[in-house]
Order: sequence, then C-alpha cells, then structure tokens
Amino acid sequence: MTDHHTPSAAVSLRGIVKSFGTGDTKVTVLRGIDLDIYLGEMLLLVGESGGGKTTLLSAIAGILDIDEGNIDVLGVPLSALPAGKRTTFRGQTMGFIYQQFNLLPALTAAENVAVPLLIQRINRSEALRRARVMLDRVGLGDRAEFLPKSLSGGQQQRVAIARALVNEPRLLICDEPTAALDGPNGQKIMELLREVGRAPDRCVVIVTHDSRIFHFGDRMANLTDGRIVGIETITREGTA
Ligand SMILES: Nc1ncnc2c1ncn2[C@@H]1O[C@H](COP(=O)(O)OP(=O)(O)OP(=O)(O)O)[C@@H](O)[C@H]1O
Repeated sequence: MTDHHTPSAAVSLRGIVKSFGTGDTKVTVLRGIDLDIYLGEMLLLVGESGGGKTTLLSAIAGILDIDEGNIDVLGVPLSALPAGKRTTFRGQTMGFIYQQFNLLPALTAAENVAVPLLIQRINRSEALRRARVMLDRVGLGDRAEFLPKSLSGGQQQRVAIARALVNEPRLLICDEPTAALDGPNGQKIMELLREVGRAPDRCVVIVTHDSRIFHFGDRMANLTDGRIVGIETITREGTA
C-alpha cells in the first residue's frame, strides 16, 4: 500500500559532478549535487549567476552527459541510458519552457502547440484538436489561429506553456520562464504554471533569478558554486 504522506521522488540526483574543458581550462561546474524533486511539487532552483543551474537542468533532461553520479527520473536511471533511449524518454516524459518562447514564426498558435504531438506521429487533426484544448486551458482559446507575431509576450509564453504541456509530461522543466516578461505578466505566468503545470503525478522545476516569483514555489533550492547550499520550504498563506 502506498503511504500518501511520503512524497515520492520524481527526480533523484545523487553525487552529480560535471566539468567542462580539460587541463588548465577545466572548470568543475557541478561539485556533487544531491537533490530529490517530488511528485506534486514546484521546485525553484535559484543561486548566483554561473552557479550551474542551467547545467543541472540539462543534466536532468538527459541532454548533457555527467562525469559522476546518478540521475533517476520517474524510476528510470537516466544517466545509464544510451543517448537514443534518453531522447525517446525525454520526449515521452518531459516538457520544456524557456525564457525565449521559441515559437515557430510561420506556424499558428495551435500548430505550434501541436508540434510535440506531431513528432510523436499523432495524426494532424487529432494533434490540432488536442492543441486547441490546451490553448483553451491557458486562456488562449480565441487565439488558436494567430501567428506568434500577433500575440503579446505574455500570450506567446502561454502558447509555449501549452506546447510544453500538450503531451502531458510528468516533468516540466522551465529555465527563466518569466525573464522576458514584465512584473504583472510574470506573475500571471507563474499563476498559470501552478494551475496547469502542477499536478499530483507531475513535478515542475524552475530555474529563476526573479525574486518576484519566489513565493510561487513549494520549495526553493539554492545552487551556489556547484553545490546545493540550502533548501527552503515556502509557506504560502491560504494554501494547504
Ligand atoms: N558547454 C560549456 N562549455 C564550457 N563551459 C560551460 C558550458 N556550459 C556552461 N559552462 C560554464 O559553466 C558555468 C555554469 O553555467 P550555467 O549556465 O549552468 O550557470 P547558471 O547558474 O545557469 O548561470 P545563470 O544564472 O547566469 O544563467 C559557467 O561558468 C559557464 O561558463
């Protein structure tokens, strides 16, 4: 029987070490990271510039090979999988949101959101149907046929969120999702990520410098000089 009081780790990092370069130019960026990210939570990863946050996200995504340690994602030993299997696993289980929305300019909002489904060989009409449902969930049901250039920055990030979630990924990885937005739009995007991104069987990891959004997280891990130097549980008034 599952004890629902014990959170399960969706991502388990143990002893992660990563260097770039060799010899005199070798820089060790991750110096032994131990971290669990639990299902149902939104974890913020903060810390000084150059501290290794993006490098750690790339390792969790299986995009970057690590030198030492183990990365488990949803019970799969990612660091031990060959590259091709990692790519498939990533497509099935992870969604990504970046500072730059990275929408394809020639495609409508609905077509952009449908891309991950088309890559998975879901037929076009079904992919577009699901994309429109997702756009509805992010409040852009009436913008499905718009091109990105006709949308505001906040709306483009909503499209990017819909695209990241259309595949129902269990792990949502966000790198500075509010950095290109003004304060109010950043808040709205975080509210949306909490509302549609967070779920009991899913987790959200967000790298951010934006202290205005820190209170949206469930926990905040501070990565400084290649190590996790503190983890804080964030208390939110009015929520359980
Ligand atoms: N491919 C690479 N080759 C060499 N060095 C790299 C590479 N990728 C990252 N680094 C170095 O690793 C260090 C950490 O970079 P990373 O982007 O992970 O930091 P960060 O914490 O995300 O920083 P920021 O908050 O400024 O985005 C930096 O010193 C960077 O120059």
